[in-house]
Amino acid sequence: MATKRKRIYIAYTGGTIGMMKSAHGYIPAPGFLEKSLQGMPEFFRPEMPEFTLCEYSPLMDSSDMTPADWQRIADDIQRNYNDYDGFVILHGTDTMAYTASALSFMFENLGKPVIVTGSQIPLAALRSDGQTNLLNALYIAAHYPIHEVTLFFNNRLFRGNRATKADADGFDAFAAPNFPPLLEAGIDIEILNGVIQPVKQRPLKVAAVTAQEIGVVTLYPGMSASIIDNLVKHPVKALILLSYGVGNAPQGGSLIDALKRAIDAEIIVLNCTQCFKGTVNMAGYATGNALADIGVISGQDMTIEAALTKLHFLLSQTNNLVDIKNKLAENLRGELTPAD
Ligand SMILES: NC(=O)C[C@H](N)C(=O)O
Repeated sequence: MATKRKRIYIAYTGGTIGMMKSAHGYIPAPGFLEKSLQGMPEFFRPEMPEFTLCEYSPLMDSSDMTPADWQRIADDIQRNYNDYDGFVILHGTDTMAYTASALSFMFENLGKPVIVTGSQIPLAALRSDGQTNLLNALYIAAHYPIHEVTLFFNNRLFRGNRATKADADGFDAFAAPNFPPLLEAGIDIEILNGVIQPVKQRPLKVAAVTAQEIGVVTLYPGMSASIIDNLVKHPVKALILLSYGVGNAPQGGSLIDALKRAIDAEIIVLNCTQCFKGTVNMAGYATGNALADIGVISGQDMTIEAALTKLHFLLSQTNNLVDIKNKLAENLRGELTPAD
C-alpha cells in the first residue's frame, strides 16, 4: 500500500525568494512566487510532500519585521497546527535568525518540524538558491522531521536559535558558530546533531511576545561611560553588552560604575561576547570578574539573536527580575551550552 503523502504548510512572509526585479531594486510582488512555483515540476514530484502556500499580505522585506510579525507567524502556525505534518516559513534572510530564535522560545510542546528558509537570489531568477532551499526544506520537513524551529540554508539545517547571518552576499549565508548543524543535505541526507521523531499530536502552546525596550552595545577601546548612561534611560529594561573575548570589559575608568548604576536601577545587563564564536566565562579574567561582581549576567554562548529574542520572550512573560535572570542562565530551548 502506498504511504500517504505528507502535508506541509508554507507560511510565505516575504523576502528575496519571492521578489521581482523593479527599477528600484528587488520588491516583494504578490502572487509571483506561487506562479513561479507552478512552472517548476520538481516541486510536484511524487516523492515531494503536498503543500499549501499561504501568502502573507503585505509581503515583507524582513528588515521591516518586528515582534508583532513573530507573533503573527506563531499564531498562524498554531491555527494550522493540527492539519499539517510540518511547517516551512519563507522569510527574508536579513532577520531570519531573529525570527527563528524568537519562534523557538514562543513555541512550547512543539511536536512537528518548523523550518525557516529563504534565498539570496529570487526563486524566479537565473542561478537562484531559492529552489534548492525550498525544495530541500519541504522534503526534510516531510521525511526527516526534527521537532524544533530550524533554519535551512545552503544544504545545512541549523537549530534556529543557534543560527546567525554570516555572509551578506554569499549563498552560504548562515552559520551556527557554537552548535553543529542538525543535518546536512549532500548526495545523501545525513543526520548530524538532530533527532528525528514521529509527529507528536499534542497541543502546541504559543507564548505572547510584545516589543520590549532593549539596548545593545558593542564595547570598544576608549568607550565613554556616558554612552551606557544614555542607553539605559527609561523605559529601557535590559542591555546586551557585547564584550571582549570571554566576557571582558575595562576595569579601570567609569564604565563599570555606569553598568552598576544601570543594574541598581533594575536594568538587566546581559554579557555576550562580540566574538563570532565561543562562550562568555567571566571567571576567566579579572576584567570579566569585575562585571560578574556587580551583577552582570552571563549570556554564555548565545548568539545575539538568541539573547535578544530570549529577553523579549522573558520580559513579555513576567516582571519578576529574579525569575528572568534565572531563566536567562537556563538552557530553555537548546539556545546555550550549559557550563559543566
Ligand atoms: N535575501 C533576503 O531575503 C534579503 C531581504 N532584504 C530580506 O531580508 O527580506
